[in-house]
Amino acid sequence: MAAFDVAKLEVGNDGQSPRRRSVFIGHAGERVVALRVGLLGLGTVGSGTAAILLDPSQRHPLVRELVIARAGVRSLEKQRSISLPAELLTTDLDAIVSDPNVDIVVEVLGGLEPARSLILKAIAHGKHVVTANKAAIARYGDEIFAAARAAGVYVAIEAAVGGGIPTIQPLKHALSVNRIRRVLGIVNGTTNYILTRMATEGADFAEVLADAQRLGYAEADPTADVDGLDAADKIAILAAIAFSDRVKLDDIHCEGIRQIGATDIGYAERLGFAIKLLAIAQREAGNTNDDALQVRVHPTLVPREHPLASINGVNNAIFIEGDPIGEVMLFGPGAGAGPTASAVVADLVSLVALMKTQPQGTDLHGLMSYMRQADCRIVPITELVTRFYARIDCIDRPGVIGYLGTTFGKHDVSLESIVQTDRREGLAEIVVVTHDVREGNFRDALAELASGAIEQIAIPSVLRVL
Ligand SMILES: NC(=O)C1=CN([C@@H]2O[C@H](COP(=O)(O)OP(=O)(O)OC[C@H]3O[C@@H](n4cnc5c(N)ncnc54)[C@H](OP(=O)(O)O)[C@@H]3O)[C@@H](O)[C@H]2O)C=CC1
Ligand SMILES: N[C@@H](CC=O)C(=O)O
Ligand code: NA
Repeated sequence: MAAFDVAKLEVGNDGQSPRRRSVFIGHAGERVVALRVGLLGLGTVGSGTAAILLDPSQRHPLVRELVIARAGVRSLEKQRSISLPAELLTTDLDAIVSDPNVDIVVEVLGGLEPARSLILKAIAHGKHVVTANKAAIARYGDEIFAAARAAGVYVAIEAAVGGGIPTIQPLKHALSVNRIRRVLGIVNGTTNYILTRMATEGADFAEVLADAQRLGYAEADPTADVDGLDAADKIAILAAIAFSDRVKLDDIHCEGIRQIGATDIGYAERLGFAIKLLAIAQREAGNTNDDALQVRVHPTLVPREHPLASINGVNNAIFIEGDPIGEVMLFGPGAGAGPTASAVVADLVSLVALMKTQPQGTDLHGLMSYMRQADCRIVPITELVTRFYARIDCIDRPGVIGYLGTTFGKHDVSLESIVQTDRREGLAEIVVVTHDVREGNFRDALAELASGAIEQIAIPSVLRVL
């Protein structure tokens, strides 16, 4: 049921700027002050957003004050899960961002272009923007937020990280007085869904990925999910907010989940771990240079007793360690139409509330806007100190475990456990878990082992341990 019969709207202006408030005539003839939303995209998230806006009953009263003025799509013929009056749909996205009858633009197109240019154009036309586009924000956030500051408008991004889970606002507001030490989490729903089903059902990677696409979790190009790039975009955004630093995407060490198979999932389970794709941003321990951060994305063995080990399916969780608060975990659905739309509309409602109370021309609200940030130094992955798991195949003969131990020891790598778990076709499969070691040393040890100088050794799998 639509909040307003858009075709009969008597669109007016109550004397203030058109982007401040417009007066509509509701179904019962009542005079309703409302803001007009221009939707860019009516796919998974756009349709979910429209569904909430068209059905405001029992939600926050401010949802009633938002009307869909236009919706931009690629194809006018496509069947959609929601029905909007045909005259609202257009393929001319430029016309939406420059339309004086649009107050707020919601960008849910995805991709870098034309999303970036349309966001900037909307800002230049004095419109607030809500976006779920972490790829664009992680790359062009500086440019976009600078333009928004100059134009005196907001760009709100709650949907960009953690789907429906409130992540951006808690970090910007409720947790912001803490000195943050570490933000780590599961921030990609598609890969968590895949890993969960591989672990619980022994499901096939390609088959589960196809399900994630069908359910609307995956990006248009799912390599962004599978190769960890989507998680890298999200941790860049979270780190920028948590540490008030600008994080260069290219400096983030990023590994995806393609190499994870049933063998490693099985060993991890036997050793008491779950394998999760973690995104981690952390202040360098003991580093006197305040700017130094570790920011990385990789599959990780998470001890079964850690709260992140039990986050399954499309759910995401962001675990934050701060002083003085201690540990906080934000948990919930990280992708999908409804959850992501919940975050988009929450941003819209915050904007309505601000626009109703904040006189035009006053400074932007500090909790909804973004300040200019300094670049931070990202510590090279070789400097990381962590535990490792490695699966090693070698000729099964006496002394081979001693050789492995000696070679690791030579590179200052101390082993927590070394077990020969299987023997196949004359080859021993040996799994080692290290104590905390410097990654560079561990890699040097692996290189020496794999060089074949003394033993025929293959190392099919190396994973970090939380
Ligand atoms: N899906 C999810 O669970 C989540 C997605 N996001 C983000 O939300 C954004 C949207 O994702 P999602 O809804 O899944 O994407 P979809 O591919 O489902 O939808 C994209 C929409 O944008 C339209 N569109 C795309 N490019 C153009 C163009 N050049 N001109 C006109 N219309 C265009 C498409 O039109 P048409 O329908 O005609 O093809 C479609 O309606 C992305 O940035 C994504 O990263 C964030 C959190 C979760
Ligand atoms: N493709 C993303 C969608 C949400 O950001 C994911 O799987 O998490
Ligand atoms: Na969110």
